[in-house]
Amino acid sequence: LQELRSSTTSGSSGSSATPAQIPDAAVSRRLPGAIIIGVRKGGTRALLEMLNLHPEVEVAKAEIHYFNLDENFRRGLDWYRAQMPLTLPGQVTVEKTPGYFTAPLAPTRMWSANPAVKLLLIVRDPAERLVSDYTQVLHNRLQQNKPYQPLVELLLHRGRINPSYKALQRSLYHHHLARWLELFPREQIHIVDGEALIQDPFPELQKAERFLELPPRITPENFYFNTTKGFYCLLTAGHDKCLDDSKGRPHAPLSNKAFQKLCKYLREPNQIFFNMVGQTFDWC
Ligand SMILES: Nc1ncnc2c1ncn2[C@@H]1O[C@H](COP(=O)(O)OS(=O)(=O)O)[C@@H](OP(=O)(O)O)[C@H]1O
Repeated sequence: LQELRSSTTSGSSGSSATPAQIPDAAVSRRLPGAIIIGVRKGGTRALLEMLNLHPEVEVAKAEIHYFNLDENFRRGLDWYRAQMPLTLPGQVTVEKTPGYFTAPLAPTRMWSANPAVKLLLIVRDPAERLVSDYTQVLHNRLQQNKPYQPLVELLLHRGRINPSYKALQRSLYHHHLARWLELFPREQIHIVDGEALIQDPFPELQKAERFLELPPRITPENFYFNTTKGFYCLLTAGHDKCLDDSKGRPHAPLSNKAFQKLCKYLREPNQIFFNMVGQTFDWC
């Protein structure tokens, strides 16, 4: 509590309350008002950390995997709430678990827990996302000394795109979004452009603030381009923070020919997704 009180009062929120003025009862763990549901490798960590710059946002640092993993879901809503950070009334709790987007039961479970929860979906060129997804799996397998197959062997079968490759299925955004839209109205799902967030985070954060009905507190001064990292990093109260090395890894190789086949395969699914969200993206 002391930690929350001091962080709340020393933060940039402009709050004039002193630790002694915050009653114990006001500080508690609350269910998320907003959840970043995906996409895996879309920039979910960057979005969460950037939203956390806002003084009225508190985030769950770890991925909670409540709505997608049965063993966690069985633990119940009180367990889920207990994973959340301490907040004051008026603050918004945000968690991110990219696995929610593609989990068949996640939309119904989330709707039952809180039908008013705001959803954030950060998307990225699904072909690039697939390569990033493969690169992450490859990295994990190498670390565990497990065998691995080159990407092209998983992606192509007799020279054609293999539709059962899991990382490809995760890139069929329209397919997964359709399940969310069966329950949640379109206005309750905010789409963040992952490529735009990389190029220039501030405008995407402004849009997210508006969606979350938060006063504008994040500023361009909260970001600076780190040439060593090759990405924007965060600046707040004199602290400088870049995402760790698992973000922005060099991608595993894939021939241009195979990549173009993937792009061609994704053209139609992408168009369906654009129609669904009423927005187009400059994807391959
Ligand atoms: N500012 C900043 N710094 C570092 N990385 C950034 C940033 N903004 C977006 N990204 C992109 O985030 C990609 C990882 O996405 P996720 O955090 O969603 O990955 S994960 O699903 O949680 O593993 C990661 O993808 P890869 O480049 O493929 O590793 C990054 O491109």
